[in-house]
Amino acid sequence: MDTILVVNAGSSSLKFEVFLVASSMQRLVKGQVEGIGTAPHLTIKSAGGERLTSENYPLEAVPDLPAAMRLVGEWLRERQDGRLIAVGHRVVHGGPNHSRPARVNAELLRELEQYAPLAPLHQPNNLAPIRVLLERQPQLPQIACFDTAFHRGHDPMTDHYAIPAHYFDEGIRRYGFHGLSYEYIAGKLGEIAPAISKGRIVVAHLGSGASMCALYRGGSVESTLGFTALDGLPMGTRCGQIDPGVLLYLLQQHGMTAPQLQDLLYKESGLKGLSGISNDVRDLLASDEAGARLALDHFVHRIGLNAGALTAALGGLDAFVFTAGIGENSPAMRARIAKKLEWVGAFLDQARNEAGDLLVSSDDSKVAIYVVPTDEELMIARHTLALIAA
Ligand SMILES: Nc1ncnc2c1ncn2[C@@H]1O[C@H](COP(=O)(O)OP(=O)(O)O)[C@@H](O)[C@H]1O
Ligand SMILES: CC(=O)OP(=O)(O)O
Ligand SMILES: [Mg+2]
Repeated sequence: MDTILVVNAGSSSLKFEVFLVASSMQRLVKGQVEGIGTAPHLTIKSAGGERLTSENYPLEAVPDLPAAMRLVGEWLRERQDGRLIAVGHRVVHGGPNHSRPARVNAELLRELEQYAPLAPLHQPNNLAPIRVLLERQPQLPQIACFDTAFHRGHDPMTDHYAIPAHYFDEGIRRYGFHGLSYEYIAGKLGEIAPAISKGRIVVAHLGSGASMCALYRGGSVESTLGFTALDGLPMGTRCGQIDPGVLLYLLQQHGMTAPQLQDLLYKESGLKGLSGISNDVRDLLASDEAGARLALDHFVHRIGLNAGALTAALGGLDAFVFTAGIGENSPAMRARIAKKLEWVGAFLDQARNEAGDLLVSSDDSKVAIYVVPTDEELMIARHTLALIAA
């Protein structure tokens, strides 16, 4: 029985899943280490949702991601049957050269380390478990699956910033992220609605990181994220699109340092900064404070603006898709966002939306609206198997 381990290492958590390689990919367990460096907690569930482990650890036992990776490794060796044939990792930034997943060796790891400043919240954490495994089990194939890869087919013109062109050659360009999610959705739409899936689609990936992608014929042609995962929509704690003049002002007039600015833009902005309450949409929906209202109104407004821009990039719209934490779970947010799409002929059916159906648009809507749960981990498992089989 061959298995594949999928690792998605975030800022304070390490999520992992084990897949059985059979005629189709079958999920066996799903777990995470949360509170790394603060209050470590390991939970593991079976594919059916049965809790296999839920354990607290002293801070010293799991101070960082490499320690979390070792903890997961120990549990899997003791409790998980099967022969691990490969590990697939989500790596947020693949830079300009990777349009598909790649097997990691020391050289690739060095290349990917260069992109850490372009994704300071993600890249160092994505790479830490890879480094640990490369040292301990160099013969075990590790596949890096990039969040940027799916967007590499863009017309290069669209990925320029309007600064002297030599900066583009240096790598200062719009990369786009959440590509594993968009690739999964594009494939899923091919099953759900084959005809529509070849058309003009905007996908809204609304989680703690949030972005939107314009799909045409199943490929990405535009997206809202750019050089880093700060651009586009406001997010849980990230600012989204901002006039660069604001940054110059803060540097020059407030005497901010680069690390202070980085902290402000990545950790103190977005819904958290606007509301002064929380980065979690659930908290904001439950609050009647003015800050909560401002944050949600602004979030919905910016999604509407960006939906318009992406619709323009596509020359029209055949379908709109909600996905990720907010998009999959909040009928209230879907309803508010869908209001901003009525001008293009997209109308929600209230009952379908409340029920969280797959198709949530009304029968007379010109644009189909779907809720499609994303599955970045399954996408990574598929890529990993494909690459080691090749
Ligand atoms: N029922 C819900 N209603 C509104 N928002 C929700 C709900 N469930 C989850 N969320 C939002 O989803 C976000 C997490 O989304 P997720 O896709 O899991 O993000 P990530 O993988 O980037 O951590 C949370 O910050 C929360 O705001
Ligand atoms: C790229 C990105 O924003 O990822 P996440 O949503 O996981 O933070
Ligand atoms: Mg995510």
